[in-house]
Amino acid sequence: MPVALVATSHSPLIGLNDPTTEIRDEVRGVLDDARAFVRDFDPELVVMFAPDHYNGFFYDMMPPFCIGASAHSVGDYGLPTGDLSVDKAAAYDIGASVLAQGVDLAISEDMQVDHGFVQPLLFLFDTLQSVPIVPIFINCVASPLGPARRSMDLGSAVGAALADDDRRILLVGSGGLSHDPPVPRMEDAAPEVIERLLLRGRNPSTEQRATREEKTVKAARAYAAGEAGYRELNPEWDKLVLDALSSGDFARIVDHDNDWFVREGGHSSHEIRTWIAAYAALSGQGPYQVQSRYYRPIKEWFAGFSTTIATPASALAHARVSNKGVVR
Ligand SMILES: O=C(O)CCc1cccc(O)c1O
Ligand SMILES: [Fe+2]
Repeated sequence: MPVALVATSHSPLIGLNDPTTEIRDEVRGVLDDARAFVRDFDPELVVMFAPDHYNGFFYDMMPPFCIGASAHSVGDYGLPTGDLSVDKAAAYDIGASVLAQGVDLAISEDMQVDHGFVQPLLFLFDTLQSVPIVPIFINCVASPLGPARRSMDLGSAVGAALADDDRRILLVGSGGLSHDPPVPRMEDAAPEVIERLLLRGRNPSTEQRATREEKTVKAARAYAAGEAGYRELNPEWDKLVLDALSSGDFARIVDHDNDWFVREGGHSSHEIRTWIAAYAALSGQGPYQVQSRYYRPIKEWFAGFSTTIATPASALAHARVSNKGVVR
């Protein structure tokens, strides 16, 4: 199948707590280039791996992996609400194939998704409904988490499930490299946070949502201003991860235990599982090459921010010609 990959950080602080105009424009340029690449590739299906931040998945029943056969954006951080154009048949086919290959995943006919899915979708397309999509949730925040290697297994199985599909398929991974924004944790959350947010946080009032999001924006301002009590981003670790994924050397990342990720990249660095899955799905189609790679630590966005584009190595010569300027 014709396949391509875009893996990108997300941050709901984009537009709410921006860095300098220069950096903002630099990232806008990178995302515009990714959008142009996707327009040229003209995908017939997007398979997106993304996390959730207690907007769609809660401890009433927290699956490690879940494929959406139908999905709705909750509209956090001012993003649009509404249904995604989920390819239901593809979701069931991929789900069945992944299960048959021995990787367990849940299926949802009413998946609620947040900025984790919606931001990359809108980085690359005009609306929530611009392209048929199969959303695949990977739990990256709610402990306990399985080993990172399991996300690679999920991605490989999804790749194998897609191998006989002759549509042009865009694989997307969504999430940060090193970052540790204030996402609540069951282990140390106050009782009312556990009840209202972690356990039964669905359909918060407008006011509840606003309060929570204002807190994140405030924290990001404090972080960027250098206030104590936050973890630094880790560009060295981010480089290691980007190098490993670029060279297909998954073992350099996935054989580490979960504490390594937290120690090196902060709690939310587990979001890199979405990239691992997407790159594993790509690697199942043969050798690949990263043709564009952007990275900058951006404290205003609470993120080691990166966007990469990869294609099968065989497609590279053509892609280089048709996407001048993308290679950085
Ligand atoms: O709203 C939240 O719970 C966290 C928001 C958030 C901030 C920075 C980077 C992220 O990846 C992210 O998800
Ligand atoms: Fe996130």
